[in-house]
Amino acid sequence: MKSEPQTTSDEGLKASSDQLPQLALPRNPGMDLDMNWVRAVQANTSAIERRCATLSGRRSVKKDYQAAWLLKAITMIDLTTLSGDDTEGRVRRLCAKAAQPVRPEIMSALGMEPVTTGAVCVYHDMIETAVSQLKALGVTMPVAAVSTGFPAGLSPYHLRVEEIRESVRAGAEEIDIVISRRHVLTGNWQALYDEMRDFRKACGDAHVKAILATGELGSLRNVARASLVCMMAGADFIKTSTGKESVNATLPVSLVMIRAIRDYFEATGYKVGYKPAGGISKAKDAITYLSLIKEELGDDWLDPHLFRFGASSLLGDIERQLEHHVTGHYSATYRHPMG
Ligand SMILES: O=C[C@H](O)COP(=O)(O)O
Repeated sequence: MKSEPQTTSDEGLKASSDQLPQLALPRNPGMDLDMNWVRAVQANTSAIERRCATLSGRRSVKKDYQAAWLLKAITMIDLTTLSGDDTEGRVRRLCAKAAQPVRPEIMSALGMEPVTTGAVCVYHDMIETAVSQLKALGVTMPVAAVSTGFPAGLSPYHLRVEEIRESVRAGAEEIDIVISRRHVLTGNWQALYDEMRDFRKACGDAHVKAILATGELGSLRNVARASLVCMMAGADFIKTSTGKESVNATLPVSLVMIRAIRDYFEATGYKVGYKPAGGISKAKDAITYLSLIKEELGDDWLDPHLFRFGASSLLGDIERQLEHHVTGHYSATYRHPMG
């Protein structure tokens, strides 16, 4: 296991951005619940906080390297709308933004080929609208649906499983499930494992992201153990938050989760993806997350197959920073609407 962080230079980031592999990944099949491993997992809060402090004080990536990294970040956004007042019109506009996330004149000035976001993420009722709009736009991009009684995950169990099946039938290729927090809080790891197994099975070929709702799990050790149990049960991704908890994605939680991913990979050979979500709205924060992933997991994880940001407004700030990069001026936020 790596114990020391590697240094992050601008050049290193640029080089890896140019050389990112397109991965054909074997899916994590999961494994039997190994309670000895789960019980052995600890989290040293002060060491985690010290490590995270090294990230915030670091010189940020500059100029062309920064633009390259921001474009890379865009390709890893699950562009999200999860509001009670979502409408088909808003979702269609979101899809248009996902298909063309940066205005063409900015892309031309950067000399870059067009990119798209990694996916769009919506509630079940909006899946068909998103699928048909992306198809109409001629864009191949997965639609992710939040599921299993998102965000609390407290609807009847059989309905949570059925909701997954309905969303897959409606065209979702990625399903973001929420776990039962009480299983973690009461240490009922078998129940968490069984639930995650059922959810994974109901997904079929659709990939499943396990939302841990880390702000409600009580401790970093619980976050580490829940991460591991969900991976043992076959999660394709582990995701921090619904975006609806009072505390959502943080760097300490991210460090714990990505080290769990690293341990799982070292033990099984399977690469599980990571999705920080909720409250990530600034371009500089996106770069901090990507630096953390590069240093802790390596370049393979800097790919939409293995890393996503769950974010509703991050793209607007990234586009604004890219415009500043090419024009030298900041535009008003309203010039970068999402939906
Ligand atoms: O999964 C995505 C989150 O719900 C988005 O949260 P956000 O609106 O704070 O970016």
